[in-house]
Amino acid sequence: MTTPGLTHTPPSPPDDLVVEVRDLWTVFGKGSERFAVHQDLCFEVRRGEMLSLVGGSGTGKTVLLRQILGLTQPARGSVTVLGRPASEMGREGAASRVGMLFQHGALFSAFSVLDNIAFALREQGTLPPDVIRDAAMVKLQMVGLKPEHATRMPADLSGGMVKRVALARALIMDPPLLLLDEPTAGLDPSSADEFCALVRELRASLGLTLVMVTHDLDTLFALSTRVAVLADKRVIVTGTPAEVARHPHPFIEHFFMGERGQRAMAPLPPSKEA
Ligand SMILES: Nc1ncnc2c1ncn2[C@@H]1O[C@H](COP(=O)(O)OP(=O)(O)OP(=O)(O)O)[C@@H](O)[C@H]1O
Repeated sequence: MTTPGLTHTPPSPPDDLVVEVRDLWTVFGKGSERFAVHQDLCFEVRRGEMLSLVGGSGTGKTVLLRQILGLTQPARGSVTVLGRPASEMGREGAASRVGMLFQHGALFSAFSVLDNIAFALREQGTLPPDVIRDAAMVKLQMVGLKPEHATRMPADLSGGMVKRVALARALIMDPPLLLLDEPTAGLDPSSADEFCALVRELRASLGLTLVMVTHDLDTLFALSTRVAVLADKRVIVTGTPAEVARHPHPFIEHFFMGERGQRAMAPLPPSKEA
């Protein structure tokens, strides 16, 4: 019931929440060597968002992706993915809920392109080989590769093709959430632009939610609907790239206000929603 004269913003439905990180502590080391990477860190990601995590070296961005994948356990606090604790997903469950594009692709060098893409489906062991092959071929073409690339080995691929194969592999189980760790690292500017365009297309056609770690400002502006900044062991601010850039903090000033930041922000309107 609403009070006449008052306008209420309806709360987002709970299933809108894809990732919820609450009061997270991540601690490594033992005894006197113990150190906390995250302390009381909070953030959330809603369906359809493209959230970029930025922060200085060693602030725990990659560890945060591993927390969302359920590969690193919280010392305290919680990481919930699609309503369930990330640590309870298990390997198979994780692949069908969360796809991960690792830095540099991380393809299996002894496997062909098609076998790399099909890996998680084969591991699952429930589908016949021809169905797995067809599913992998669909993903191969979805990322802009041709059927004749299926038999190539990773060593024979360009950097851009490695990223595309890694993306197809991450999407083989049709996860609603995709994690990208430095997706354009090592690519030349034109390959990086093409890869960002592909990610945007796939996000629109598959309805993906994205969480990305990047140091690259062009990638950040091309792909983010929201940015979360990690500093001082927690998320210090979230918002559109333009909003975050105005937050007073030495890391942010260095990151956004340098020459590269100014160049990347120049053509943008004040905020950039999807
Ligand atoms: N398994 C581990 N055991 C011990 N320390 C770890 C482990 N994984 C990560 N760390 C430490 O946690 C900190 C954060 O690492 P992480 O790789 O997440 O940083 P990052 O923000 O991604 O940095 P970069 O931008 O340089 O890649 C680092 O000090 C790292 O050495």
